[in-house]
Amino acid sequence: MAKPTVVLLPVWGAGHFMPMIEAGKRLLRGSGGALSVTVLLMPAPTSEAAVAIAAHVEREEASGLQDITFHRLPPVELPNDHTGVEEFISRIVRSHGANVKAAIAGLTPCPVAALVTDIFCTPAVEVSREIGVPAYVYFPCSASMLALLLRSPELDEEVAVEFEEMDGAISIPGLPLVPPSALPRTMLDKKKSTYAWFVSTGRGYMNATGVIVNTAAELEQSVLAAIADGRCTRGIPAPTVYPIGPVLSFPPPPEQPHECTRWLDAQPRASVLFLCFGSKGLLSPPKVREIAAALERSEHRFLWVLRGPPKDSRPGQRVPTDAMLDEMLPKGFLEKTKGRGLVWPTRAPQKDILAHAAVGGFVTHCGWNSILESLWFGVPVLPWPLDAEQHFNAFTVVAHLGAAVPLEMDRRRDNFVEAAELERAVRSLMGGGSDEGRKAREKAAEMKAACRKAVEEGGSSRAALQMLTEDVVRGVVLPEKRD
Ligand SMILES: COc1cc(-c2[o+]c3cc(O)cc([O-])c3cc2O[C@@H]2O[C@H](CO)[C@H](O)[C@H](O)[C@H]2O)cc(OC)c1O
Ligand SMILES: O=c1ccn([C@@H]2O[C@H](COP(=O)(O)OP(=O)(O)O)[C@@H](O)[C@H]2O)c(=O)[nH]1
Repeated sequence: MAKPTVVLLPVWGAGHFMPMIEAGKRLLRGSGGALSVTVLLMPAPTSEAAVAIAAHVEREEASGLQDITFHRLPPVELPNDHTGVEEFISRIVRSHGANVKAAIAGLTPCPVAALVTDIFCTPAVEVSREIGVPAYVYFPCSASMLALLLRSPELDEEVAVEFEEMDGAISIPGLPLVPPSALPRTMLDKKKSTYAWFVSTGRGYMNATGVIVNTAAELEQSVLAAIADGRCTRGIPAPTVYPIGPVLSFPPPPEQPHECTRWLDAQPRASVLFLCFGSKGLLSPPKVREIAAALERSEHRFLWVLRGPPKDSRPGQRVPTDAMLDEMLPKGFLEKTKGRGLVWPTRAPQKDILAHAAVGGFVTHCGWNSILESLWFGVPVLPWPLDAEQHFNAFTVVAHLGAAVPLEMDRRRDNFVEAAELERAVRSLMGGGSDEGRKAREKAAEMKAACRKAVEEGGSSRAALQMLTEDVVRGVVLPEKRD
């Protein structure tokens, strides 16, 4: 009989697709040949994402890895009246329902052991139920974020007003009290349909067999315990959570060292501040001016990835362009900082940069992958969240993990940060003698050790992966459907 296959249905974003494929490969290796993996590829809605994914798939196919096959789903009509990225992606996934069923039916006689979907793919959990296949969610964000999602239906009932108008803070078991200002953007306007999406996603996860989370038990122990005890879900047992991370994929090194890493080679140890705002991060002209002023005044070395405005600004379709530095930066900035600073106008090899000994601090938009990558290399963080769940990630890395120096920002002014505040935080992070900077650096070093221990032989993430593999092979029975 053909090997049972695990079907992956990844979303096309870089921070979603690559880690999910990497998780699938770990599952494959962990099963010792008992399983195969089938990846269902939804056509990406932007040409940039389509190119990045095609290149990644080509690399995987060329690597000769046995037992992983890619299956391309036909295109569906894209929504054009959506109110947010969550709705955009969920509607696309819903439109693929019949394609997913047909693809799975076409896999016979190969038994389907499980369907693994992304955070945005709860409609696929319903498909799984219809065809009687165990459904797992691959959650590319933190366990803290998972706790918030699971608790959101209850929070919705507890807090009648908008969260920003409530008295006090929000209690998420296992976490310090959460100020409403740290909530994901989606939760801040209850009138919008994306808020309903958020709450119904929290509810929908209760119908999954398990949730695979890109975190390590050592990083988020208390919140993982709270989820496991049902404290985030009104005492009702939540699906089993498998913290198998950090799941980071490292592509083969380039034949020639990248210009950014060559520049870093000439800088002293831990002297460079790295600034990068993710695969979609865009900075408005006022923010660019404040950063430039802060970098100029702080006198620290820096490597700044600065991207240009997207051609299409609809939610879910924003892709940054290469920056025209002369137009975007204040006059004279490049000359004044020559020698101690490099501004890079296109995508940079972030992981190689964070791995470099010259990097001493990271100003990040707080995408969860960026936080994990920073911790993996022991680089302390200066959080400057911009969108989605990034404010909540910033809260997690400051208040819960402690590996960051907080940065004061005005969320009502499009996450504006004053140059003087950035300069203060940069000095503190990079070794200005402040206690908060020293603590963040110590914590980042601790987290580096914890992350690496977790994925070693005998580590907690290896054990979680082993448990997941066994549960998938055994074919865990679906829980009773809850509405
Ligand atoms: C896939 O393309 C995009 C994803 C997001 C996005 O939006 C989002 C909204 C929420 O209400 C809660 C979330 O958890 C969430 C997450 C999310 O995806 C990104 O996940 C990454 C982890 O892999 C990373 O943490 C990023 O920072 C998240 O943004 C948003 C988006 O555009 C704004 C996308 O195009
Ligand atoms: O110039 C860039 C910008 C981003 N990334 C990578 O893209 C991913 C971004 O994922 P994250 O979850 O941090 O944020 P998102 O881009 O999804 O908002 C991470 O692996 C980064 O290393 C990169 O390599 N170079």
